[in-house]
Amino acid sequence: MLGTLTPPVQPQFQDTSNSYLMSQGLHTQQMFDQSLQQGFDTMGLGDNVFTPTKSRRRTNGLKTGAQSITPYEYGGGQVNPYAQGQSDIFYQPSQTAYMPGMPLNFLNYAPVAPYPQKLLPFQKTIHGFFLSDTLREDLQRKGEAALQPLPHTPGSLLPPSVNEYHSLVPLDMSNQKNTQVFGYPSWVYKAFSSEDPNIYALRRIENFRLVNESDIRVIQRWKKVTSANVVTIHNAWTTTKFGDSSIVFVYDYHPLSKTLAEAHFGSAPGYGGSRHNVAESVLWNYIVQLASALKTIHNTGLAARVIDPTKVLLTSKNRIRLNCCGILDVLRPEPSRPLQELQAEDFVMLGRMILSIACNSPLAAQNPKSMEYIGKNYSANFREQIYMLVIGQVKNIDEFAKNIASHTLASLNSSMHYEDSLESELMRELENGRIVRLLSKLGFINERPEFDHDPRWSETGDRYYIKLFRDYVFHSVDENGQPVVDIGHVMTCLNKLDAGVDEKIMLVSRDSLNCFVVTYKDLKRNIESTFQELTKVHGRR
Ligand SMILES: Nc1ncnc2c1ncn2[C@@H]1O[C@H](COP(=O)(O)OP(=O)(O)OP(=O)(O)O)[C@@H](O)[C@H]1O
Repeated sequence: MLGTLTPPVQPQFQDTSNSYLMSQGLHTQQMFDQSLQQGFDTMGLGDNVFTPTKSRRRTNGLKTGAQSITPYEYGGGQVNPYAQGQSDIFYQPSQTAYMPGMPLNFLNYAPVAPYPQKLLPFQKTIHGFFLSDTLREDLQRKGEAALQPLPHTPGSLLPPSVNEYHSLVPLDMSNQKNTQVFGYPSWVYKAFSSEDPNIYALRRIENFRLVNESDIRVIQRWKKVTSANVVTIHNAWTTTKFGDSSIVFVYDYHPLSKTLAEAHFGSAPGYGGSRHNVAESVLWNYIVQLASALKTIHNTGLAARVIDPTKVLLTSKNRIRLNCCGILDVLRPEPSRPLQELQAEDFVMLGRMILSIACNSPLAAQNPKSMEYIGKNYSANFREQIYMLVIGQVKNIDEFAKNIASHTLASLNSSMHYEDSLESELMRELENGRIVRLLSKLGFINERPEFDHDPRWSETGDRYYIKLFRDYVFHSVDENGQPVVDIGHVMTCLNKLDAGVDEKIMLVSRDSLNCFVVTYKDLKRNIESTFQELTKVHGRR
């Protein structure tokens, strides 16, 4: 019965969740010791043999001894980081997940393929519970870049807002005016919308006067182009807020993206800008992605008209998007030219762009020796496809798609692999999301000064266990009274609590004079009802 003070007892650990160990016919205490030990091993902390020893709990700065009452402590032996357990309590063998007649172990993480290469227990670390470092860093850097404001610059000529967009941040790396692509200088700004929570990229064409209002209507058609390889356009309008007559095109903002020109011809950090040959597989990947963009654009009855290394964005590793679509249709409409002709030009521009990247030179398309260079450094098939594109032999996207089919399959395969690995990362974060909710509840409940004199929180009240459970999870000490900081233990306890398993644990009062045996199930019920009560109190106010 909970709620009564009991003298120290030898706990009866009935870990019904640990069916794997039970199936091996081990005594429950042995099972507990073994799985606990494997938990240490997993974190690279354990010794080979777990020996329950005299525990020492922190009591007002004094260490007191009591017989075998702290279930969570070291065996006192040397820490052996190379100790290898037979199984892993955090990622148990699949037969523990389900056995006929047994309930599912919802406290366990459910790993999703692809699995990382097999690691020895001592190689597993805390990182195994969370997003991989590279992905986390990547996403964090993108988040940071997205939110970064422009440092206050007195005398800045940027307007504080244009239409519903405010807090403009220039994205151009240089302030040189380049009129090569559009015939007008263009500038790009990151901007925050006051109408929705999104961030946009505003492309301003300087000194452009829209003569025919209807020319801008083509943007409505471009808005319908939905492709993973095209930067989505949202709107376009004219403005005088920049001190001239400008036209502004609003696109999706992709933080930390680089143009292919910056990546391959410049010295953009992280993307190379090297003088080495670009791998053929990378170039095929670009071709496949841009062919996919063209397929959507051409099927919508439009032509891209801008395929240039400065107008293709590298938004993450090997992931590209055609930028600035629709601008030339407003700046330089070509109503008299047949659409097929404009679409055929897209293929020539694609060939020239790939040629320039392969030759590491923006001017490669003008150099007659470029094809010779391609012949020497790349496969015959690659050379042939580029040649056909550059001389204008490719007229139709479906015909081109057939020519590059085997490379499309290779790209599809690698992007599906990537999708699988992202899904397994997501699965891990899903579990961690559960844990955060649980931790928040515990945080709301524990150490509330208003309950200081509430009998339910006193040492005879049922809420007292929640307090002791917090100590059990977070405030364990080893036999020398040193804090044990083992997140593996924390995750295991919280997962078991969340699943509300029947397993019993022993909670020891801070003065080590009392201990209580409770199940995670009881604790879960207790925490739930306390939290419900708290939210009701809040609701009444
Ligand atoms: N939609 C977008 N989202 C995020 N960044 C973008 C976006 N569009 C452009 N950028 C970034 O803005 C910078 C300038 O882009 P821009 O297209 O003007 O390239 P550029 O090399 O300066 O071309 P130009 O010489 O024609 O001005 C680049 O670093 C590019 O990555």
